[in-house]
Amino acid sequence: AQMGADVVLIEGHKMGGDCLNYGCIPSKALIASAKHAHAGINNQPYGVADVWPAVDYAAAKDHVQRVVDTIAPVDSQERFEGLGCTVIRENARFISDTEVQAGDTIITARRFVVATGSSPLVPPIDGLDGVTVHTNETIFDLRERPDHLLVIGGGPIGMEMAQAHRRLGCKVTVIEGAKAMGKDDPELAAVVLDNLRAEGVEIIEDAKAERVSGDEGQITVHTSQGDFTGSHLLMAVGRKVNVDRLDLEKGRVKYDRGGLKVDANLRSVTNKRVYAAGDVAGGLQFTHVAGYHGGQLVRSLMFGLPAKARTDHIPWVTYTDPELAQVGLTEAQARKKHGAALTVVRSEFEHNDRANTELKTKGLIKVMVVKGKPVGASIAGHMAGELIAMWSMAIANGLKMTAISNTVLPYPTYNEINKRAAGAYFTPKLFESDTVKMVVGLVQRWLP
Ligand SMILES: Cc1cc2nc3c(=O)[nH]c(=O)nc-3n(C[C@H](O)[C@H](O)[C@H](O)COP(=O)(O)OP(=O)(O)OC[C@H]3O[C@@H](n4cnc5c(N)ncnc54)[C@H](O)[C@@H]3O)c2cc1C
Ligand SMILES: NC(=O)c1ccc[n+]([C@@H]2O[C@H](COP(=O)([O-])OP(=O)(O)OC[C@H]3O[C@@H](n4cnc5c(N)ncnc54)[C@H](O)[C@@H]3O)[C@@H](O)[C@H]2O)c1
Repeated sequence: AQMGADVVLIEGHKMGGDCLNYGCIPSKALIASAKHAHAGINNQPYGVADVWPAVDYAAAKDHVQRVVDTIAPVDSQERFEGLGCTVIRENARFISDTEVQAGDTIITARRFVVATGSSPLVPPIDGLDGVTVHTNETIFDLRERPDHLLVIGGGPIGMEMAQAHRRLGCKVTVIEGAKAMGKDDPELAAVVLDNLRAEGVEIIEDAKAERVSGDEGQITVHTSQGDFTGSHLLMAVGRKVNVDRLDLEKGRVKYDRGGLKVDANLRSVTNKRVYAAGDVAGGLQFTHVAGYHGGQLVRSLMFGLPAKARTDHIPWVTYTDPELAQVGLTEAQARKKHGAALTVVRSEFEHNDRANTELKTKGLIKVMVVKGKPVGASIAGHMAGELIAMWSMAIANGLKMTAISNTVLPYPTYNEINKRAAGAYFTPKLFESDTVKMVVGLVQRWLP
């Protein structure tokens, strides 16, 4: 709209979508409350008396709501109308391959962008209909603190909510059908899982939820590893894309359970007027991916430029404490793809001076390097989500390891962990090389 195009934005529910209302923002706000609750109980090593927190769970939820309300104007109808969009608050559905209907309005357009996101997947587990099942759409409204929260699913939603609730004073059991944080490097995931277990989160792996029984306040999840009983149940086993109400067949738009079928330019393979962005585009499901798709679509829709959506430079972070961050290839993926050409360099948080001052020494970075360029980085540790930015920039722009090692960083900062990893790449080349030693010997003979 700001570039002069006629734009109609159709939203059937809350402006701001999942991220603002049921996702990133409420979860990170609750994590912030939990961090404050936890902060005082490990004071002693710093020379300060421990303080056991008096948690007011409902007040923590008030904090969550205030944060959502603070950010909401940025995503509001008024703001988008101010930017020049026509905003219609109705559900949209295709009625032909050139028309969409929203309420009583029929919109004919040259281009359609489907950005309808995803919803919590609630699998048909026996007995679920007999109990209250929370998802990310209801858990942030819950005001009475669960005595014992059962979380089915050990992905990012499950683990973030598990730690937050534990720190807010709940007993928590995570029931994971395979491996918790299974999409990340297992060595780094272990750093996080060890800490969660040390804080008292019970994590049961290889325990698929097969059946649910019981009543309100006394819910049992039956798994191959035994039965687990708690007071509340949170389902966090993945997402399903929002395509049901779109009548995509009428728009001649092909899709499946993963999302719309699009080419590398995010364009529908069956209707060239239709594009997809965000969770419904069938790839990684993160807000920054949705934003990146939006940027790519501006290029192709406004300027007719090819705008392939890359995936090799997309980072993600799980906001547990410590955080777990990834960009590009994991070690296993890089080994499979690059074989002997791969070098993996590592650097531990315990060698970082700032981490020592703050007693945040549990953590590790691994960088996967091919021909002098990083192709992936994995970090588990304090502020991993901030530290991954340097590697995201390097991979997005094809920078070499020298770009990191040449950068002068303020001392003492956590970012020096990144620089130390880059240094580890050059160490054998500089300090363990007979050629370097020979050249230095020759130069020293000639130097005055
Ligand atoms: C608990 C949780 C925590 C998360 N934390 C993070 C995080 O920390 N960082 C991160 O990057 N990602 C996070 N995510 C993922 C992130 O929320 C999503 O990837 C992101 O919201 C996707 O954006 P989107 O625009 O594709 O979809 P959405 O944000 O879901 O927006 C889609 C919109 O389309 C509307 N809609 C759907 N169908 C129709 C229709 N037929 N007509 C009109 N409107 C329709 C919906 O009402 C919705 O408002 C989290 C998700 C959850 C559930
Ligand atoms: N920090 C972040 O960026 C962030 C935070 C939360 C969510 N998200 C986004 O939301 C998406 C969905 O998150 P999620 O955690 O719901 O899904 P997920 O797919 O990442 O993890 C779900 C987990 O549930 C397990 N599972 C499935 N069925 C099961 C069963 N019957 N019993 C026990 N375990 C079972 C799976 O093995 C898997 O480990 C993420 O992939 C991510 O894209 C991002």
